Amino acid sequence: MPGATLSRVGKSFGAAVLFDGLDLSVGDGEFVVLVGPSGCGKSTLLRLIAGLERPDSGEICIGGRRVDQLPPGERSVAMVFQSYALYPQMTVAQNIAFPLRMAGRPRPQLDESVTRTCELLGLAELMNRRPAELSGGQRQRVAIGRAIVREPDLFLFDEPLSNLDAGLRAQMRREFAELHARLGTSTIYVTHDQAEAMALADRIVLMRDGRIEQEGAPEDLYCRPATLFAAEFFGQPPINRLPGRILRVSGSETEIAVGDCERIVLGALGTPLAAGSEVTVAIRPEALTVVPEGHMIALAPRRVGFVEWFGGERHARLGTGDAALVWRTAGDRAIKTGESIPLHVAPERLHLFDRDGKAIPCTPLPNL
Ligand SMILES: Nc1ncnc2c1ncn2[C@@H]1O[C@H](COP(=O)(O)OP(=O)(O)OP(=O)(O)O)[C@@H](O)[C@H]1O
Repeated sequence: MPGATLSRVGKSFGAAVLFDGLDLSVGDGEFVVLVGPSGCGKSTLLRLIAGLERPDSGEICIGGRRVDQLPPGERSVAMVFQSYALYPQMTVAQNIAFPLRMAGRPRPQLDESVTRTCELLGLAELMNRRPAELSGGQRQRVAIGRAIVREPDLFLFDEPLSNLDAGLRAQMRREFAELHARLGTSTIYVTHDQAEAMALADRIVLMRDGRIEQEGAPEDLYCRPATLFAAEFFGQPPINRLPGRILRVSGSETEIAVGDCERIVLGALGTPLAAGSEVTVAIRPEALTVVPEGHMIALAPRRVGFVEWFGGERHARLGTGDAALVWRTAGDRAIKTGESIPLHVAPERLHLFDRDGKAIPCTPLPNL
């Protein structure tokens, strides 16, 4: 039985259409992360599922049951907000017990569920404290506790870690992953942090302007972006993009001029493009290498502009203007500002996009 399905959901605010027939499904036990730029509709989608907004059209099912006409309390969903929304006058135990009290659970069963939840989240020692006496991470755990104690069919998390500092975020991210592995509850998790999305998701749904731009396993979106938007959304430092123009298409060979610097030859393109067509050539910073292994495309040497060192890795910016590239390499590799470096890229790690930003499948040359 699927965790949740949205079918042809429509939602407008006044004259502004946000969703126009949106489809989304979450498998049983699946951890789906919704990502996308500010304003693309992530929070509204969660609010529609939770019942805090009504769709104009379409159907929403949770655990196989149609819920879009039901009030929030009857949907078997639990939502955790960025702001935690804890009751300041209540203790940790009372905050976590609150949804069960509202549901009229008998006292012994309620106490047992609260104790079990506090133990699961490492809150057993803090059960009698009030929110003001807790750290940010502990408060977040109480908010999560209040969601899981209800044993819902679906968890909805709206940027739950964005109020935490970087170290705590990383720790809570691991806790989320462990909790999901233990509970196995279907989850939709909203974030605008691409690294958080890639670390947590079984499946990422990348949204743009109320539509799904691309969805799939994190590796699919990172390694096989369907659009330039998806390619640029994931990865830090971001993917390099260079302006290209198709020079020649003959049989199984395609020659492309990249900026003013280089000409590269690839195999046949999956989408036919005429000579003269403009394309974008995109290369992840870690796909660049100095030493060619096997058959690689050689790029024109570029001078190193500046170098940043992060301990385990080094990021160097080479070349200027349209030809600039960021190269991500090992932290122990010495790179001098001003030196000229010839870089290479494997043809299968080079991405091509047409003028509309749609990926153009391309094959390496047949003789490589
Ligand atoms: N109650 C409302 N009335 C009018 N417009 C709204 C309302 N709620 C959301 N919107 C609009 O719908 C669009 C999507 O908003 P939403 O909050 O879902 O985006 P988001 O992707 O969650 O953004 P963020 O990452 O900034 O939280 C925005 O243009 C927003 O202004």
